[in-house]
Amino acid sequence: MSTNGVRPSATAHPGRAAPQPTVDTPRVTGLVRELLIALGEDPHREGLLDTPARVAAWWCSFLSPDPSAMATCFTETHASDQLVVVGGLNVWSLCEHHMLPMKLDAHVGYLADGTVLGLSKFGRIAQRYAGRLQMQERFTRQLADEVTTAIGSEDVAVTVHGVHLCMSMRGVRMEMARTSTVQAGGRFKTDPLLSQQFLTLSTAELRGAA
Ligand SMILES: Nc1nc2c(ncn2[C@@H]2O[C@H](COP(=O)(O)OP(=O)(O)OP(=O)(O)O)[C@@H](O)[C@H]2O)c(=O)[nH]1
Ligand SMILES: [Zn+2]
Repeated sequence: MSTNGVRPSATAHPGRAAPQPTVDTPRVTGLVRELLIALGEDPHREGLLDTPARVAAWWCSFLSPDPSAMATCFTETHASDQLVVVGGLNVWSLCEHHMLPMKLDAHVGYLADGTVLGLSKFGRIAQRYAGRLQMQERFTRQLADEVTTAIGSEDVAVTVHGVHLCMSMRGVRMEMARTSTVQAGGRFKTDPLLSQQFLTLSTAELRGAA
């Protein structure tokens, strides 16, 4: 591939994204200790001694946005009206209703027309929006919005297949329940052939991963 230039996107962190909360690690540690007590546990027993600090450290890493998640774009004159689909973007997020994990498998498609986005950046953007209390629909939209901003074009589509533990390990207890969301913009909304190509490639990628 001939790369004619590199330009970090000036809008790598669009204003639409809610600011990430700062984690008060000592406070979280104390609250987890309190939670253990409220659950009838003894936080001083050997197996639980370091648990509050471990849980707080996990929250800290989960909620900390990756500062290197710059949406680096390249000018690529050979990519003209080319459909690019990046799939297998698997991330763990937390359902904001139950604070239980949801596993999200995202696929992003866009029409490269003179500008391409660094492949790893799709995963980094997905990781950043997954690392917070989320809803699948919002995650899907945020991923699509940020790619749209990064490449400077509305021709972006995102599908996300989600498995929600709040639906399998509790509640309705449906282990096989899967949720799929699609966000389509620009020509993906108006061109049925393009839309179909995107969905076919997303599905092919899914089959390949199986
Ligand atoms: N739309 C949407 N709903 C979600 C998502 N994650 C969890 N939920 C739903 O959020 C809803 C919360 O419903 P509530 O009735 O307030 O909570 P609940 O009594 O625990 O509900 P049940 O899960 O049915 O036991 C549930 O239906 C969940 O399935 C998500 O990403 N998107
Ligand atoms: Zn939930």
